[in-house]
Amino acid sequence: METICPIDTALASEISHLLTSPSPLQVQEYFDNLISTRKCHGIKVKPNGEFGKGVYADLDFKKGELVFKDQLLVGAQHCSNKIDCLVCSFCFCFIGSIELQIGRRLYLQGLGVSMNHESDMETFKHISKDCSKTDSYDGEYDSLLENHDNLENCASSSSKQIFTFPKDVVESLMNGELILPYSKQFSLPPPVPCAGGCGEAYYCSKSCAEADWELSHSLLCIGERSKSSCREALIKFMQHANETNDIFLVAAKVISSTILRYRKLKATHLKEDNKCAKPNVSDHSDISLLLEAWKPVSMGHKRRWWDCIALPDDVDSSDESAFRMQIRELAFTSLQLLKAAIFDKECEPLFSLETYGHIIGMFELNNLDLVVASPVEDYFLYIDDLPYTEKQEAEQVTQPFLDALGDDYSVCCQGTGFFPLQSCMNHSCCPNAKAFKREEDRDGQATLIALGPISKGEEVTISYVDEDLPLEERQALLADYGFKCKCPKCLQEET
Ligand SMILES: C[S@@+](CC[C@H](N)C(=O)[O-])C[C@H]1O[C@@H](n2cnc3c(N)ncnc32)[C@H](O)[C@@H]1O
Repeated sequence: METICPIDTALASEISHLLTSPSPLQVQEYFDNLISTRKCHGIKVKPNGEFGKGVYADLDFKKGELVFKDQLLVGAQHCSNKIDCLVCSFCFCFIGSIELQIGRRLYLQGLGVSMNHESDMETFKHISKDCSKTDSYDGEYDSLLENHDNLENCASSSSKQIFTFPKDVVESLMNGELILPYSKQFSLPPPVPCAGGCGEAYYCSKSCAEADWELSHSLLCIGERSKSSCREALIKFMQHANETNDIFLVAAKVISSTILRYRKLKATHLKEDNKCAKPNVSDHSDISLLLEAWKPVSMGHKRRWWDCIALPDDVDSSDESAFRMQIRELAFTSLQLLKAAIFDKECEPLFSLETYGHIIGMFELNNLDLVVASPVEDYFLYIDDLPYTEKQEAEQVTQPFLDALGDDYSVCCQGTGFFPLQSCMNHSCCPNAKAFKREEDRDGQATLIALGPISKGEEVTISYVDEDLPLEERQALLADYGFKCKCPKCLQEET
């Protein structure tokens, strides 16, 4: 039987307000403002006429030119990827040093061996205690490894590799004693730990740390200074997400950032009321403030997660409804865990299953990958490109590390994010733009590049699927987004 979420029934009208699509005028105002504050002067967001809104060129673009860059509204690195790359939890640029990136990964790969063998876990604990005792290891990056309990749940392909590398060498890489040749040319910002004390989030700067704290992390931090109502509940929520689907972590960021925006708006309104000496200072229509706080999320195209998630290949169509019901139950369990950790009565509609399902569905439908290229890959390519003698000399030091990292040495930072402007872009199988990171794009922003000349007034489109696939395959993949493509290429191939 389907689980009933009591908030869905009790607050049906408020929830329906939240989930009603904004009017074309509201959309226009919101995006005009966003585009002007972000100085993305080359584009406009306006109704597409056929299928909601779309992005339009407001200038002429040449082939290869940057059309716009888009900052994340919220985003998160995939849990499994945290073993491979250490990045700023706010802007997602790589942090530390080439040595720390490599050393940390080798260290955690060692932990990965332990993950698969209960008895090895004890060995690891023993080793890790020993590490902090050694003379060579000054413990500078202890906290970067303290969260291994959480990382244990993050089974990545590379973390399962079984290999060993001398412990003291890994330590000296991590504590800065061992400097790799030419690594200074790939310097990275030193990691700034989260001020909440969680040992989970690291940043490239104090300003990124503060921005993340204000945006969502203060409620989702598991450290001593967390603003969540129950840190144990938060840890349970995160463990569940890591074991099931880390999309819940991004959904939690959406809810947390909305609550924090709501509290800020409310504080401003109370201050204004106090100035005017109005008697009913707390009588503001809270739903209107909540709607205001929710506005950035309201702009994203949404459907319920369990309605729009693509049926996996290994699920028979006769089991479709049972599968969708299971997904709904999974979301309900996750929501209950989150509610126990950060519930706010004034923002109750955010904790309805209907809202939670739509938030996750928004990520499903917009399919926006967060990708940042790895400086470790650049580093090894640079070594490979050195003149013969220098290369031979450098490789004596670097080759064992490259071998130990294996084929995955170039793994980039990967995650899921919601990009407000890119999420307005419609699909075409003959797109005129594409999300593409250039050499200089080293953080989590999305970068949209013109694939050919685009004239002012033309719609800017991307392809949601590999446009070189045969028609039937493209159409099948696009059906998961809930539409049938009628672009010129599809129409031509259909006839
Ligand atoms: C990422 S959103 C794009 C922006 C969307 N039009 C809006 O109003 O928010 C993706 C959704 O837009 C619609 N869409 C995008 N491209 C389309 C196309 N070529 N034909 C029909 N619908 C399309 C589909 O509903 C799809 O699920």
